[in-house]
Amino acid sequence: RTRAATPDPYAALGAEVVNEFSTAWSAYRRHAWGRDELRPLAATGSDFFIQGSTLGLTIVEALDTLYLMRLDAELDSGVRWVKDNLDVAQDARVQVFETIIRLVGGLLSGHLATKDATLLALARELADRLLPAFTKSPTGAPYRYVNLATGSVSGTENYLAEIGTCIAEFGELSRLTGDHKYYNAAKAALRAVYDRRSALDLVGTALNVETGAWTDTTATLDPPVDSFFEYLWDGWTLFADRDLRTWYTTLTTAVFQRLADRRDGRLWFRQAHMATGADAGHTQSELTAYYAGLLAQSGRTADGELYHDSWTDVLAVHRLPPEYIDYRTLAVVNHAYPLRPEYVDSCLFLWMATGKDRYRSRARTMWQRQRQYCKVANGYTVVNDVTTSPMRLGDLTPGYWWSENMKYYYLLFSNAPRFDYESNYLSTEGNVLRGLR
Ligand SMILES: O=C1NC[C@H](CO)[C@@H](O)[C@@H]1O
Ligand SMILES: [Ca+2]
Repeated sequence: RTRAATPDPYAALGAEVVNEFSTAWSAYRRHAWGRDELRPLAATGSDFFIQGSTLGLTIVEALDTLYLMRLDAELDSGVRWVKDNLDVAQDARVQVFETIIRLVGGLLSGHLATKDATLLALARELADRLLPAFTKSPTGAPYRYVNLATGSVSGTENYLAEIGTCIAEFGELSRLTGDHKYYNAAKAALRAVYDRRSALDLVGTALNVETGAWTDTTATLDPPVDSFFEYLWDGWTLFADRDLRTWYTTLTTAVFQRLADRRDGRLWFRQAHMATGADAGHTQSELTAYYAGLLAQSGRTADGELYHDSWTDVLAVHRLPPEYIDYRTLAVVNHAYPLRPEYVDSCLFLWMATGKDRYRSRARTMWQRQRQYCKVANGYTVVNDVTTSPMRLGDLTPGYWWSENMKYYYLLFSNAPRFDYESNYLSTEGNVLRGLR
């Protein structure tokens, strides 16, 4: 008898991920079709961007995940809804950052998956309606909000993640259209922050985009700064812009000099005053767990692995990663777990960077915890308190769950035929802008 090829222990998990995604998608179709978000317990839909209206968030976020999972009939119905219903010219104010990473990014990855020209046209029209937030700003750092119909802007105080997380989506739009105005606006926003770094090469948390004055001088990796650092590196890898690599390297050197806190054999990142480096806090957000993957991608693999170990220790103490902890004690500071993807985000990128199976087994543990604590009849829901037994549940399937969590689990557990594991790029919202087959 020939020895059966050793079955991939993760293959069954991959099939389970697709099955769970399909079940949730059917619930969305039944109870919230065309709405931004699904409320799985109430079995209804809700609005994310504009109260009383929709921008089809869940459908747009799911497009490239449906493609990777080869759920082609569902993909076609999603594209159909977008082409027939998505109105990006509504007379309403939207948050620029969320619209870029979720909708522009989702439309672009949907276009790259399906080659559908309408999806690209919608991404471009939406970006054109967001641009006034950048072009009307005296510093180039964008206002926080814009009205999609009138171009009126608001939100003079803006946060580093919201100012700096756009070059992947805007740069890809410039590449696809040949119009550099999107890339240039995104780079100017990053430069507006970099040029205001302190003498210690630290940046703060929030800027007045009109005066350029820091309105929050706390240096941190936690939100609302987090993906600012991610997109400096991503802009370099996507578009070979050496300025961005220089800015990333300069600021990251200072992060390791001034914020890195090595204690009890663990690596954490404190808060500090950007001008003096003085201690300003010891919290750590689950969202900062993405940084482990970024460190591995950007040449600091050992530190990335060590930082992922820190978050793995949190999972040994808490059944799900709390939204915020005090990293000196691992005590819970914010009790929620809103189905955040960052721990498994880093599992995927550490696995692709190192090839170490430990990151797939860590993802399996996180998958089992999500299934044990977040699974409900109509799919998956957020947790309001991870410390109670049973855990107190909320009622929401966030848009990022469709674009991130389930995509990352699928890519980790299934040898996805439509994905290039050797050469790829996923945005901070999980949108695949390189590597779709
Ligand atoms: O960068 C992000 N921050 C918040 C969400 C996930 O936690 C998501 O929108 C994205 O990954
Ligand atoms: Ca992210």
